[in-house]
This record gives sequence, structure tokens and C-alpha cells, in this order.
Amino acid sequence: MTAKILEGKVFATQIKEEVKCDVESLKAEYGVTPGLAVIIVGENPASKVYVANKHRSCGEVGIYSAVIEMPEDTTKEQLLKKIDELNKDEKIHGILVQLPLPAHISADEAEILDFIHPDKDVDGFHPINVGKLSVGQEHLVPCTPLGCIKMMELAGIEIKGKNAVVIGRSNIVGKPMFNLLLSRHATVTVCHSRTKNLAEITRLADILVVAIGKPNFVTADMVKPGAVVIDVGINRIAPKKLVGDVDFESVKEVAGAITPVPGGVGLLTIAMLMHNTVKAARIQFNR
Ligand SMILES: Nc1nc2c(c(=O)[nH]1)N[C@@H](CN(C=O)c1ccc(C(=O)N[C@@H](CCC(=O)O)C(=O)O)cc1)CN2
Repeated sequence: MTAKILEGKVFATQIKEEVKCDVESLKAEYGVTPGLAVIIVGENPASKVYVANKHRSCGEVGIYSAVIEMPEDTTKEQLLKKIDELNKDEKIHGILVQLPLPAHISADEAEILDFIHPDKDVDGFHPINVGKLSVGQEHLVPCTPLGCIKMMELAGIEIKGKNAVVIGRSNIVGKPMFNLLLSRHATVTVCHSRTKNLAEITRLADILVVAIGKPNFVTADMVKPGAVVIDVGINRIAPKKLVGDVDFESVKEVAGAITPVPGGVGLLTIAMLMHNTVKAARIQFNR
């Protein structure tokens, strides 16, 4: 039997409908429209598409959106000055800096992201928000792993008591995913590029989350029959061909449920950004 396909669009639409209602109730309660500022530095074509999609999604759910385009040769100081202005701007409740940054400031990424006020950090990358997540106080949580959890909840997939394996230990996906699964009472193993006997571990997973950045890396022999397989990878292998980290065609014959790429959890990233922006606005009003 082939796996149930978890279509990102279905869940993203549902989440955006919820956010739209939240925006309306926030307006009714406080008379204020939540606002998101997205800073993009340089000309990365994929980043431009993602930022345009974020702007469009804000319009769909009723969030005010400001896109700040800064030139490729922007210095760290200029970027910090812009973030400082946005931290003080009362119309703006969420701030994010689109990644990746241009090479000349990429080494300063942590310093730049840490400059965003933690209550406006809708990406959930600030050390304060990372720390809160790790002690079980979910404040603003990174959008992609939060989207994976939300998708499982909406699909009625039980997490409590399950064996979950995460492949990948990035700050953006792997580590927050570990904390989110653990606090929902899964038994969680994190694997990475140096893990030995990987397939022996992944075959124990009831829930397998893959975020390692290697096209078609997970094959059918690495998956327990009936497992839930969540593919976070986005690999462009040809100008018009995107694939995930999971070999979808073979794994769908073994798994119980699987996310496609494109059309899977990627689509929830922006939906959860909308969710986080409204949450950030609430945090600021309740301060
Ligand atoms: N500041 C941030 N930068 C980046 C993040 C992030 O969460 N915060 N994540 C990615 C880019 N990203 C959002 O910014 C993002 C990636 C993918 C998708 C998506 O919808 N994926 C689709 C396929 C899209 C395509 O055709 O390229 C899918 O998986 O079906 C949305 C947002 C890096 N930077």
C-alpha cells in the first residue's frame, strides 16, 4: 500500500484561515493591525521569490507588510542600524532578515540576528527564544520545524510515545525539531553527517524528519514500514527541478505518510511566519 501524501497546500490554507481570524480578533481587541518587516540584502533570486511570497501571504491574512530591500554591498553597520529602527517602530511587530546573507557579511549572521528584539524575532532564531524552547517554554519558534509539528497535529498523527529520528542538526531545523518533538513526549534521536550505521537508527523511527540537504538521501531500505516521513530538504538539481532529501518514489511505497517536495512542509514555513507575526503582536500588547 502506498503512503498517505501530506499535501502542504491543504494545511497551509487551514493555518492561514486561522491566522486571518486571529488578525481580526487582534484588531477588535487592540485596534491595531499586526505588522511584519522583511529585510532582504542583495539579489539572491530564490530569496527574492520567498520574500515576495511572504509579502503576498501577509496581504492574504490582513497583516501589514514592509519589505526593505538593501543593496548587495550593505555593511553590517547599515543593517544593524535598520534593525534598530525597526525594533523601535510601533507599527512593526515582527522582523526577519532573509537568509542567506551576502558572503561579505555572512560571518556576522549571528550578531545581526541577535540584534532583533526577541519579542519581534518571528524567525525564532534569537538565543533567548532558542533557550526558551530548550527549557520547554515555547515563545517564538522557528517556522519550518513548527510547521512540521502543526502539520502532524492537523493530520491527526500522534507524537507522544513515538520513536522520532531527526536527520540534521542545524539551528534552523534539526535542533528546534528535537526540542519540539521532545516536549511533545516523543523519544528523539538526532543523527547527522557523522552518524555511524545511520540506516539502523532510521529504521527504528515511527516519525522520521529529514533535513540534511542531500538530494534523495533517504531510500526505502532506511524506513520502517508505516513510518511518517517528513522531508524538509529543498535541493535544486536542475534549473526547473526541485527534490527533497527523501527519495519520494521509493519511500512512498514503504511509509505510512510522507510529505512531497515541492508541495510539502516548505509551504507551511510561510504560513507559520504569519502565525508567529500575530503571536509577536500579542506578546507586545500583553507586555
Ligand atoms: N530568515 C529566514 N531565511 C530563510 C528561511 C527562514 O525560515 N527564515 N527559510 C528558507 C527560505 N524560506 C523562507 O524564508 C522558504 C523556503 C521554501 C519555501 C517553500 O514554499 N518551498 C516550496 C518550494 C518553493 C520553490 O519552488 O522554490 C516547497 O517546499 O514546496 C518557503 C519559504 C531559507 N531562508
